Amino acid sequence: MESWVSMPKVELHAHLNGSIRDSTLLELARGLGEKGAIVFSEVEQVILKNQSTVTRITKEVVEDFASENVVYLELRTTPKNNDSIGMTKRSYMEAVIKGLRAVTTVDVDFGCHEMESDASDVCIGSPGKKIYIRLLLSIDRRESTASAMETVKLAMEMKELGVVGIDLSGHPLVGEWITFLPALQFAREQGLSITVHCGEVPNPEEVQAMLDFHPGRIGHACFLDEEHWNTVKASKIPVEICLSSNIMTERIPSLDVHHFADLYNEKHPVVLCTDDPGVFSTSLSKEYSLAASTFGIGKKEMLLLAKDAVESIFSGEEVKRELRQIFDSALKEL
Ligand SMILES: CC(C)=CCNc1ncnc2c1ncn2[C@@H]1O[C@H](COP(=O)(O)O)[C@@H](O)[C@H]1O
Ligand SMILES: [Zn+2]
Repeated sequence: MESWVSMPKVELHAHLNGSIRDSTLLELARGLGEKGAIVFSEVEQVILKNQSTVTRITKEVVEDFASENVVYLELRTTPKNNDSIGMTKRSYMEAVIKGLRAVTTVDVDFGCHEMESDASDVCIGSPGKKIYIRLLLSIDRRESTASAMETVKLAMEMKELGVVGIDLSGHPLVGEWITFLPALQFAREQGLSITVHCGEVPNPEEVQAMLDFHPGRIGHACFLDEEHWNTVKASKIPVEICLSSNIMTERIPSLDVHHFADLYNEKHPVVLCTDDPGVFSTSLSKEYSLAASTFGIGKKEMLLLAKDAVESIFSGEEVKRELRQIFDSALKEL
C-alpha cells in the first residue's frame, strides 16, 4: 500500500460530503442514534445544521487527500440552500472556502494567482508540500432549471476562488436532462468546464443527449452501449473511473468486466477516482492498488496513468505544466 500512498496522484471525482472522515462522521452522526447503516439523507441533515461543520469537513477532506500525496484535487460539492438556518448556496460555498483556508498540514493553491486583490490573504501556508485545489459546483438532479442556473451564476462569481467547472450528480433516476441543459449550456458559454454523471443506470436516450452535449469529462459510464462508446472514443471524452463505487453500488457485477480495462488498453483518457471515499471506505491509493492488482498493471505504468490524468484536469496550461514536472521527477526516481 505504501508505494501507492507515496505516488503523486490526481483526483478529479470526489464529492465533498462523500469524503467525510469516518471519525468525524461518527462524531457528527452520534446524534442520529444507533441506527446502524448511515444513509446520505440523514448525514445531509447533520451537515446542513451549520456552516462551521462544512468548514471543518472541507479542511479535513483536503488534509486527508494531501496526506496520501494527491497533488491536484478537483473537489465537487452541491451548494445548498437551507432557509431554517439562514444558509444560502453562497454562504455554504463561503464555508467551503473557509475550510480551504483553514488547512494547515499542506500549502493550498486554489488559484490565488488569479486574484485581483487580497492575494496574500488567500495564499497561505509555508513552503513545502503543496496541493492544488479546484472546485466543481454540483447541480443535484432534484433541482429545477432556475436553481441549477443559480449554481452556475455562483460558480462564475467564484472563478477567482478556484471554481473551474460544473458537475451534474444526484440520484440517477431523478430529473430530466432537459431541465439541466440550459444551465449547462450557459455555464459553457461563460467558460466553465462541465462533467456529468453519465450512464449510472440504463438510460440510453439520456446518455446520447449527454454525449451530444460533449461534456469535458464524464463520470462512471457504466451503462453505455457500443454506439455510445464509439462516440466517447472518437471524441476522446475523458472518463472518471470509480472502481469501488461501481462495485459497491452494483452498477458493475465484478471488476474483471469493468470498462476500465478496455479503455486503458485502447489508451483512451481515463482517470482513477474515489467518488465517495467515506461512503465506500476507500482512498485514491486503494483505488490505484485495486486497479494495479486487478488488471495486472505495473508501478511505472500506474505512475504514467496518474500523469496522464493531468491532461484531463479543468485547470489551464500553467498548472498542467507544473504538475507534469512533479510526475516527471517521480518517474526519474522510480
Ligand atoms: C449511492 C451512492 C453513494 C452512489 C455514488 N454515486 C453517486 N452518484 C450520483 N451522485 C452522487 C454519488 N455520490 C455522491 N453523489 C452526490 O454528491 C452528494 C454528496 O456530496 P455534496 O453534498 O455535493 O458535497 C450527494 O447528495 C449526491 O448528490
Ligand atoms: Zn459521483
